Amino acid sequence: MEHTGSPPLVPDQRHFGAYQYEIYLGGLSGQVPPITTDLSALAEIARDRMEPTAYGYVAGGAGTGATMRANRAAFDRWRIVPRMLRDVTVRDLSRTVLGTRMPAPVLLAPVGVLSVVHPEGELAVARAAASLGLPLVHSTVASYPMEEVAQAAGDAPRWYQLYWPRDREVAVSFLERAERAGYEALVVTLDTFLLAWRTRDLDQAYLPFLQRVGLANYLADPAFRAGLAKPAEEDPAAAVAHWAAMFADPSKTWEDLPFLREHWDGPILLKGILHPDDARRAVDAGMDGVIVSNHGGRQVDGSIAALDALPGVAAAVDGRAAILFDSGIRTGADVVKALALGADAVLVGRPYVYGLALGGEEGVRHVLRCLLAELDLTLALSGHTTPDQLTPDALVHA
Ligand SMILES: Cc1cc2nc3c(=O)[nH]c(=O)nc-3n(C[C@H](O)[C@H](O)[C@H](O)COP(=O)(O)O)c2cc1C
Ligand SMILES: CC(C)CC(=O)C(=O)O
Repeated sequence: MEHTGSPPLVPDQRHFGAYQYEIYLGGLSGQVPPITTDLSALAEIARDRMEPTAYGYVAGGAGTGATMRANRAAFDRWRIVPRMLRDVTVRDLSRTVLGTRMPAPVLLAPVGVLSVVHPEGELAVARAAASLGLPLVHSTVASYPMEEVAQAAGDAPRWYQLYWPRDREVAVSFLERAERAGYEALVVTLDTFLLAWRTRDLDQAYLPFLQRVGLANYLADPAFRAGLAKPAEEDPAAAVAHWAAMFADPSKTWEDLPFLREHWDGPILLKGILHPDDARRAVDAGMDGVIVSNHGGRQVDGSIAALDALPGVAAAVDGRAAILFDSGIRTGADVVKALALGADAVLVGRPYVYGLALGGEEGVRHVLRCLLAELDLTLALSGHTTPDQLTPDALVHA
């Protein structure tokens, strides 16, 4: 057919926003997306389709849920101020954070026990993330061991999240295994050395770990197994009790950080930083990055919204370390706001978990593609072609 010179119906496929046209074109043959494109509505849809215990665990927060609400309210208070006539035809969302190149500044937050949501759990998530080239952060309390998840991720980038166990041998073993399995950066979660008062789980008397979900990394670990009086297969209850006793250590202080450096060669990020002084301390201690996060509102009820903490942390870090952000990201516009306020990249949590619950690997991919498409379109429509162009000037505080 002769080229007529008319513009292509589907814009440049390299742009994430093209997912929008893929969906519209599907409509010509009567297809609609299997899952909503409104990621803020996913929780409500998932509630009707998930086991009540699993839904309560994923959706729940600490106490009254005030921190979860604050996370969302903080995003609503910032508004984007679009700029016009800036030629945004060609856009590049890619970014390199601590040596890891990502096609957009978005990672999958570490989320444990995903087999309570879908039997393929973290394996399905790893495949979906890898198909888009997005980095996955593998949780210590995942339902599949880190080696199997690494295999599912293939060549795609992956980071490892450590729940720093009381038992030094197990900690060393986890770090050695993660390095061997090709995890590039270490995320050390500081805010969950105790489980918060989680009323939804308490009301259902439900904790997945007591049913041995989430222990895969431990049960596959020689150092953990060596600490058991009897093999876990013979005495599962004792294995759970042993896990509960050593899972985390509330006595840890800043003085313990050199241990991490001793046993990990790559970049190290501290997750759960909310106070500028803690951010400064992390940098002074030689950490490579901080993750501004209140654990999705799951730990301290009445905590500062993570987004409200971001500008103070960004000022304290002052370019000396990477700044990542999570807690409350639901849309592409949210990503734009977090980047403008100083994040180098963001992590998304519950939305991809609902995608997994509603559609397995394909559901996770759909959720991530929606997020990336909306990010690309919002970036362009507000007058930017790269994440680097986003500064606090792109926003007003309403
Ligand atoms: C079901 C669930 C399990 C989680 N498990 C972990 C975990 O194992 N390790 C960790 O560091 N954070 C964990 N998180 C916290 C996430 O990494 C992230 O901080 C949070 O989900 C971000 O908030 P969002 O869900 O609003 O996006 C978990 C969150 C959820 C919802
Ligand atoms: C409490 C942990 C074991 C898992 C977690 O991080 C979470 O449920 O938020």
